[in-house]
This record gives sequence, C-alpha cells and structure tokens, in this order.
Amino acid sequence: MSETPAKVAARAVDVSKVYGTGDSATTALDTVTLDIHSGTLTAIMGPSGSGKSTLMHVFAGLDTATSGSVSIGDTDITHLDDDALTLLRRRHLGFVFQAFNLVPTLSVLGNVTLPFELDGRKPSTDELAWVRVLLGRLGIGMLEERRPHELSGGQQQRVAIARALAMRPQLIFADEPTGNLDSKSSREVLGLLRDLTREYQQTVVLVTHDPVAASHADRVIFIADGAIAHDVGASDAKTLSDIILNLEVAS
Ligand SMILES: Nc1ncnc2c1ncn2[C@@H]1O[C@H](COP(=O)(O)OP(=O)(O)OP(=O)(O)O)[C@@H](O)[C@H]1O
Repeated sequence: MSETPAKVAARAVDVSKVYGTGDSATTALDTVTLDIHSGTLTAIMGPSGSGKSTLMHVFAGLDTATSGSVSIGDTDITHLDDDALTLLRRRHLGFVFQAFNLVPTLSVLGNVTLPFELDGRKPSTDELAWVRVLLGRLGIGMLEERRPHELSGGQQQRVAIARALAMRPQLIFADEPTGNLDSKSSREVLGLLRDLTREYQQTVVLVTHDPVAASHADRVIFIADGAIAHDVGASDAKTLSDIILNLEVAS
C-alpha cells in the first residue's frame, strides 16, 4: 500500500538570503529547500547566527529571499507586495513570541479576538464560540476578563497561543516561546502546542535553541551556517538525542 504524501503547509525552494554586499556580505541562508508538513510541529534548531530567524522571517514574508521561492499553502509569496503580505500574515499566519506581546490595556478576551479586529470585523458567533473552546482547552477560560498584568507568564503565553490560533491560521510560528518561562510552565506550554497540532490539525513551526523544547516536536530541522545540516523525525529518537548531545557539546 502506498503512503499518502503529506500535505505541505509551507515550502521553500532553493532559498538564499544574503545581507549586505561586497566584503561585508553575510550569507544567512544558503539554497535551503524545505517542506513544512501540515498538522505537524516542526522545530528549527541551530546555534546562534545559524539562520533560524532569517528562515522564519522569509517563510512569514517579513523578509524577502535574495533568490529562490517561498509558498504558504498554494500561494507563492515570493513576489507579493507589502500589502498582500500583510493581509496574508493577518489571515493565514499566527505568531507566538518569547515576549508574549499582549496588549496591556485589553482583557484576555480582547487580546485573543484582536486578530479579527485587525481584520476590520467582529468575530462571528461561531468564531467566538471557537475562541472560548480554545480558552477552555488552554486552561484560561475563567480568566477572560483579566488584563495581562494580572496573569502569570505561563498564563500570558497561553493567551498568546489562543490569539495565534483564533483565526485558525494555515501556519503558526512560535519563536522561542518558552524563553521567558520557568521549566514547569515551559513543559506545559510546549505540551499544549504539540497537543493542539494533533487535536486541531494545526501546523506549528517552533524556532528554538532549547533541545528540551525541540524534543516535543514531530520533526527537528537543524540549521548550521545557513543550510540544513540534519532533518530528523521524532521516530528517529536515537539520532535526535545524539545530534542534540553533539550540539550541546559544541555550544
Ligand atoms: N539585518 C541583518 N543585517 C545583516 N546581517 C544580518 C541581519 N540579520 C541577520 N544577519 C546575519 O545573518 C546570520 C543569521 O542570522 P539569524 O538571526 O537568522 O540567526 P539565528 O540562528 O536566528 O540566531 P539567534 O539564535 O542568535 O537568534 C547571522 O550571521 C547574522 O549576523
């Protein structure tokens, strides 16, 4: 029986990114080709300066590739203008950052429904019901009316995750999402990210230095000097732990 090919949520083909020119030129990405499979949690790991953020920015249309092409779902974003990219990010991508980036004057519910407001509309009854399912699933349902400063770091990051999922985006980028959390909250937040990918077929790309964070992923891409050095699935746990061990020794 042949295997069904995985659906592709995002694709980079021969993507290079060079910052600067002449002697000061830095090749941040060097002909990277990568498919991100739908409904999976993919971690991107690598030493400082290896190109992780650049790869994420190019995938999210926050930065343009010097050469190569990038698509999100069926949309080739390589040559989209800024307005089209802004719209694509707003409607089809979600972001979770280390610094939570919640709006301090808005309640939890106000923060989570912000993507709809930014899209110039109110959430529909169904969308509001979905937001409440998410808040409940993330264990913050009873905190709806609180402001961010009345929440713990772990609770704030759960709000940021709910906000990223609110519009059911095609792809969520989580950039060091546990960088500001203690180890217990980190484990909980990572476990939730992984479970949400399974339960709601969400696609998450997790950018991290942290081998523990990466160990929650279905697949780990290791970047070194702007190129993919290893691409390891969770079923290759042995390989994964060997690579992580080497990475820790090297750093
Ligand atoms: N705007 C820029 N101008 C010039 N060089 C840049 C710029 N942004 C990144 N770089 C360079 O590109 C390379 C890759 O940087 P990038 O930020 O993608 O790495 P990273 O793996 O995300 O690092 P870290 O883990 O420290 O955040 C580095 O050598 C960096 O100095």
